[in-house]
Amino acid sequence: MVHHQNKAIREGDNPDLTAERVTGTFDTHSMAAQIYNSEAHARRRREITEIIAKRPELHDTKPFPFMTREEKILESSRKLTLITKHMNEIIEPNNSNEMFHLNNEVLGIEGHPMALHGIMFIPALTAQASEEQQKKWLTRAINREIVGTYAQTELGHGTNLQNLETTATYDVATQEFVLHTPTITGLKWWPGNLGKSSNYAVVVALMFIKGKNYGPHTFMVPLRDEKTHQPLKGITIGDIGPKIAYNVTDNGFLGFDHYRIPRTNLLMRHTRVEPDGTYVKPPHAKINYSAMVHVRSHMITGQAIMLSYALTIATRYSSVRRQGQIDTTQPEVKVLEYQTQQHRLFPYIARAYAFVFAGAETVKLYERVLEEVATGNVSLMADLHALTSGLKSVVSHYTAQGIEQARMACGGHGYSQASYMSEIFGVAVGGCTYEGENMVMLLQLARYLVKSASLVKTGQSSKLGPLVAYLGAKSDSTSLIDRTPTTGFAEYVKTFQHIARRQTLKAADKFFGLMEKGEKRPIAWNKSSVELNRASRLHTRLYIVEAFVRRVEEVADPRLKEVLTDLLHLHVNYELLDMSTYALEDGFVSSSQLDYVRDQLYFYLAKIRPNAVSLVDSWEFSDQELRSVLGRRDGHVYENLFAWAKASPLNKTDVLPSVDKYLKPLMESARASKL
Ligand SMILES: CCCCC/C=C\C/C=C\C/C=C\C/C=C\C/C=C\CCC(=O)SCCNC(=O)CCNC(=O)[C@H](O)C(C)(C)COP(=O)(O)OP(=O)(O)OC[C@H]1O[C@@H](n2cnc3c(N)ncnc32)[C@H](O)[C@@H]1OP(=O)(O)O
Ligand SMILES: Cc1cc2nc3c(=O)[nH]c(=O)nc-3n(C[C@H](O)[C@H](O)[C@H](O)COP(=O)(O)OP(=O)(O)OC[C@H]3O[C@@H](n4cnc5c(N)ncnc54)[C@H](O)[C@@H]3O)c2cc1C
Repeated sequence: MVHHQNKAIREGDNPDLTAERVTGTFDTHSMAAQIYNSEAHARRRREITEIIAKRPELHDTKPFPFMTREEKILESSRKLTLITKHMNEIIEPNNSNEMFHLNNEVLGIEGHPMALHGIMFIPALTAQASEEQQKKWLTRAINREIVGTYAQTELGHGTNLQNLETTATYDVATQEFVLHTPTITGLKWWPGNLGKSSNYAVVVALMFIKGKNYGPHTFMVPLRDEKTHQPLKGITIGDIGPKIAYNVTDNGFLGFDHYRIPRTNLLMRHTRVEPDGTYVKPPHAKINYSAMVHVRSHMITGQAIMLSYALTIATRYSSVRRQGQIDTTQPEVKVLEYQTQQHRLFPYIARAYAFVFAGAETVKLYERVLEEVATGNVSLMADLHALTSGLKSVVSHYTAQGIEQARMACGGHGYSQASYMSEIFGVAVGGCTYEGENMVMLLQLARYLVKSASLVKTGQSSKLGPLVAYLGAKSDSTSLIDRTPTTGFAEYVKTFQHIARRQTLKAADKFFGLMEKGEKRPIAWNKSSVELNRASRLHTRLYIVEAFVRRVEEVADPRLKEVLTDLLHLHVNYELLDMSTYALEDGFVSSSQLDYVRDQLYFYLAKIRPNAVSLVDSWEFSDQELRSVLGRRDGHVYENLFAWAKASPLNKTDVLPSVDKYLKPLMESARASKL
């Protein structure tokens, strides 16, 4: 077999797809090491995929779209039990990256009965439980002796945590907290795996001691009997019903009726309540929000992966789908030849790379903050909160848009569940809502930006943190894009900085101006909030560009560097065109400069074309993980679409009961009445 740079090539594949892979200019294993941020992790992903491929018991018994919700939950529980049993043969113990990949391969993205256990319950106990509490609960949780979730959101409140209605009232006499749900709107609503799977939850409730409200605090709460799994007395619990997607996860409701837990079930790593009710406050008021910050930090990578699922499916399919001619004397072309198709897909391929590079930086910062907080240093918490709030919002928004573009790029077959696009979209778009609704989280970043703007305006730019230092710098009078003989990324970065700085200072001016005119602070804030959120988006998009630049600068392999540089060119030109209103409105960029940017964009679409399939192959998703007939690695789409349709439950019989019962009599009576 010939050695190819693209490691996805196999004999017998659809020749149209192989032809794409042969034109790739770089080694896809090496690119995977960039994507997964380490050669070792990329290799381990492949090894795990190979192990799973050899174990049919870990494969889907039939395509997910053909299963009912109940069947999916049963099937997922079966596989979850198997991977728990064989975990140590497949992944390194307690390696969360490997576990994430194992779950995606075997269980898929629709969730599973222990999704929240890993994503939030264990992280909450790790960060917020005292050592003594960890000895009691964390080891059991890691061993999966108990199943837990994170129950914060209520029917009436998800965003505004200060107004949660669930109360935890301290009873000094018995040294217990009494959990209570006073109203319907105070029912916990949405927590994943609360409905049917979990027997414990980290519950967020307003803590009252001697009549004083101490705000939201986290408690370890038993929900179901460990042996019978029946709800404990005083607990009302169940599933909230089907959702747009993510239906293997049993999101649930939960009510408490004067339900008592020991004082020592308050998570006490940073906060304490003494037996006499004395409250010991934490070193940072929001320290108990750490499980949310954990997910926000990791979901950037999670979103990039889901975007890349859709792009892998659409790009491979566009290489085997032939429709129409560009030159009428030639045969029908692959739809990937159309510039419109390239323009639909390639900028999102670039964004997916940009997001995964930004995601790696975010996780690194998160891990640093976690270590520092453990030693009592909370100085970086605000920076991490601002960064993750912006990134989760911007990345989930563009991820959903990109998946929808990828679906439409697959024409009619993209609308079939055989493509798996609707599930990928449904799961990914949830990221715009969970872990903080996007507008709300952008406003959190805006608070940080406004404080930074105020430093600039009061001549204290030297106090700006590294993420916002550019706000204090002076702009050139106009952008130097296309005004220097060797326009490079520096000119683009300066232009993005100018745009983000101008919008931030302008939005802050509006806010401060309204207050100077006598508006109360929250009213002035609300009246400026659209402009403030624009600033947050521009700031975050600048950060993403900079993270991409930083990564490309680090890459040593010249072939990888070249293609990543092409992608970065595509990214900066596409982004600038997309936000050109901001660039044009103060004349920083002229229309002739934008023409240059447009030409560059078209140039890089064409330059990337031969590497398009290799760029998506580099994410190294197996067919099992993608679960898409259109996205198959071998490109044999049509025969498998036919096989998929034949396997549809509706095709088990030629005549459905609905026809026997209704359609036949209807037609018969119509015929009879005609006689
Ligand atoms: C390899 C490992 C793999 C791990 C896998 C991880 C992810 C996988 C990726 C993909 C997964 C795919 C699918 C997943 C599917 C399902 C989803 C799973 C989980 C979802 C779970 C949830 O949704 S849990 C509920 C989340 N809820 C929220 O996010 C609520 C949003 N609201 C808030 O956060 C807050 O209410 C608020 C921040 C809006 C306001 O808080 P409040 O207490 O009212 O604040 P104020 O009193 O107004 O003070 C604001 C003040 O506080 C600062 N601040 C706020 N938060 C923080 C923080 N976390 N850290 C530091 N500082 C914070 C804020 O900046 C303000 O400061 P200033 O006053 O100085 O401006
Ligand atoms: C798939 C999924 C999984 C979830 N898993 C969990 C879980 O495991 N545990 C858990 O506790 N929760 C979970 N949630 C709940 C989720 O975290 C909340 O739904 C989310 O935080 C949004 O809160 P909300 O529903 O109250 O929205 P709302 O706050 O009611 O939002 C409605 C609208 O009001 C706007 N709005 C609200 N407040 C403001 C404001 N201050 N300024 C400007 N606009 C505002 C929003 O932007 C939005 O447009 C999950 C949700 C989903 C969809």
